[in-house]
Amino acid sequence: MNLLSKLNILKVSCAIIEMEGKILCAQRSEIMKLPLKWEFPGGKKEKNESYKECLKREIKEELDLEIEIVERLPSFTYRFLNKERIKLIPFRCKALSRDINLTEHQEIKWLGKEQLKKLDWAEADIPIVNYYIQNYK
Ligand SMILES: Nc1nc2c([nH]c(=O)n2[C@H]2C[C@H](O)[C@@H](COP(=O)(O)OP(=O)(O)OP(=O)(O)O)O2)c(=O)[nH]1
Repeated sequence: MNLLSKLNILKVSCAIIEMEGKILCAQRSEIMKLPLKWEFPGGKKEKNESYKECLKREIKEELDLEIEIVERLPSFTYRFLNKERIKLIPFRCKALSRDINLTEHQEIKWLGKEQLKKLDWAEADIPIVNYYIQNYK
């Protein structure tokens, strides 16, 4: 992969937020890209921030929630049909409160690991879901 193609990859931090053995899954709204698909909340990294700073900012914006980041998991790059590529950088996180106010998503569900596969995930998230199922709890 050359430098130019690396620069063109959209970098997206996302949070696997755990509480009492459940994981927070978020459904994109009808008006977002990838409408009604399930994802791990997060968003695009801005130039002057780290992946972790990006994640804390996005989770505050989208869920009105403070998180503690536990560890970074392996990232996966996905190529859409239109050739756009995103690199999803997942982090295991703890929620620092139970209060969540959704500002963008349609719905959230707290699911156990064994229930994760039931959701209609955004394609780019499927390797992360599989990695998590195989390696955690
Ligand atoms: N946050 C997040 N985004 C994901 C996931 N899976 C996945 O394909 N995406 C895509 C959707 C978006 O195109 C992009 C993240 O962008 P974003 O959340 O910052 O912005 P957005 O949906 O408002 O998109 P945009 O209109 O600003 O381009 O990554 C995921 O698990 N979490």
